[in-house]
Amino acid sequence: LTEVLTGFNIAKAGYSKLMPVQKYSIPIILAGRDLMACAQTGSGKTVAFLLPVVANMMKDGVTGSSYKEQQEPECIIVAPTRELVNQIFMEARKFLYGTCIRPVVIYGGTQTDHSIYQVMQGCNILCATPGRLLDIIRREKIGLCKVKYLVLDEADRMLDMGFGLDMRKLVSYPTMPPKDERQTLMFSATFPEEVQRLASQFLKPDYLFVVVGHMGGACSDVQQHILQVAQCSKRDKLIEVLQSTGNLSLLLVVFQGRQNFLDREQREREIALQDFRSGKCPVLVATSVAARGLDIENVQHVVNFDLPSTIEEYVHRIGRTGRCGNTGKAVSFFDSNSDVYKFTFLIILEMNRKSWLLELCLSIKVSFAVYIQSNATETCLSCKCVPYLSHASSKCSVFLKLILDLLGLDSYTVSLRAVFVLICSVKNYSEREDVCECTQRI
Ligand SMILES: Nc1ncnc2c1ncn2[C@@H]1O[C@H](COP(=O)(O)OP(=O)(O)OP(=O)(O)O)[C@@H](O)[C@H]1O
Repeated sequence: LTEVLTGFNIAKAGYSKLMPVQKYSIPIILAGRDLMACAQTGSGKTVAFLLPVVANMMKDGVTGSSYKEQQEPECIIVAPTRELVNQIFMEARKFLYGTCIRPVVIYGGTQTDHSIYQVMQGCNILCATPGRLLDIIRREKIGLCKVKYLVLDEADRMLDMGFGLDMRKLVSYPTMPPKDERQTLMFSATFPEEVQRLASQFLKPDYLFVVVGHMGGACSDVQQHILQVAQCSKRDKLIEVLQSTGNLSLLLVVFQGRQNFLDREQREREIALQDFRSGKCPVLVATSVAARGLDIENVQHVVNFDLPSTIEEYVHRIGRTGRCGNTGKAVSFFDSNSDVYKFTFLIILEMNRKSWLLELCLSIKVSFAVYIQSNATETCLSCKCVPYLSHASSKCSVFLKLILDLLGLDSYTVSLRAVFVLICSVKNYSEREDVCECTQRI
């Protein structure tokens, strides 16, 4: 490892020691094993795959590639967004400085001719978004027969419905070496179980799965807050948050909709990101898609203007801050009218992962059921929920506290109604969802 560390411009990149995910992944990759690695956002996963791949290529005596109509790279790295592949490419360039290995980046939204020109100049490591990659392969500018390393960054996103089909196409190209003849590496901060099952189809049967820290968990260096804000007041609240942010920090606002950063022309996207990185424009508005993987120094705040729809999305969004040992703050706006089910959904998703929590929830449900039965005569005529609400209230707060602890939330302003709906939505208890206005009295 020392040899690897000194040999590849590590010091120039400013890295004096390995981060945990790097410490565990690098020897596995150097040993030629397939790998699925899960570590929290901002923990240095890019270096964890770049460094050993480059080291192996050097050890194998890779020859620098020169101008050719069709290039045959030894390594292909795919990631979901243009900004992210570019970021990986820039990191690769740092390590490759002074070596004969030539990295190239290609992505949609730019002239295809420009990508072809870049590729034809020589290409050992290709960083690409899936659409542009398949396009260039179809045009026979990239041959796959020499691919020894296939890396999927943000692998859970690369295998989900959006990109999964493209990934299948890529690995089933007749010229693509089969999985036992290439090394496949997958990295992400989140790996839902269904994606883990899918991923194993791409990896050799003896692949290793490295999990650093709490599997799929939010970054522990991010202080998380949930603020109850009515939809109509979100704008004012955002201004308040902006005003409370120091001059030197950058703030990322994440929306659920589509009108944002992503709808701009590629050139405008690059300028917006550059202005944000440099601090010229200290606020960037983006969607979850754009927020994944971006590594920008000094982002101290993330505001979830709208709640995300999945725990994974939440983890990636807030992971734009608190990177690489720094601390950060994430504020999520929660509208108790429109977001109540979404929040419940998020918590239930998390519960499904933690069977003990589900059991706890079910036991609370049982105690509710017993209580209702023994107090049947006292039930409210309209919705039958009033008599046990005060009892429910204390259970709810204990329960809410547990869930928030589990999610790592330090402080919160969450409507108890959300929790009540949550408890009512647990299997076999859905009939209590009609809690109506009585819940206001909790
Ligand atoms: N060994 C190291 N020492 C110091 N800094 C490092 C080291 N390795 C990586 N970094 C820095 O840590 C930051 C985060 O790294 P990176 O973007 O790879 O995180 P990540 O785990 O891929 O995050 P995400 O899951 O959000 O994509 C980068 O700025 C990178 O330059």
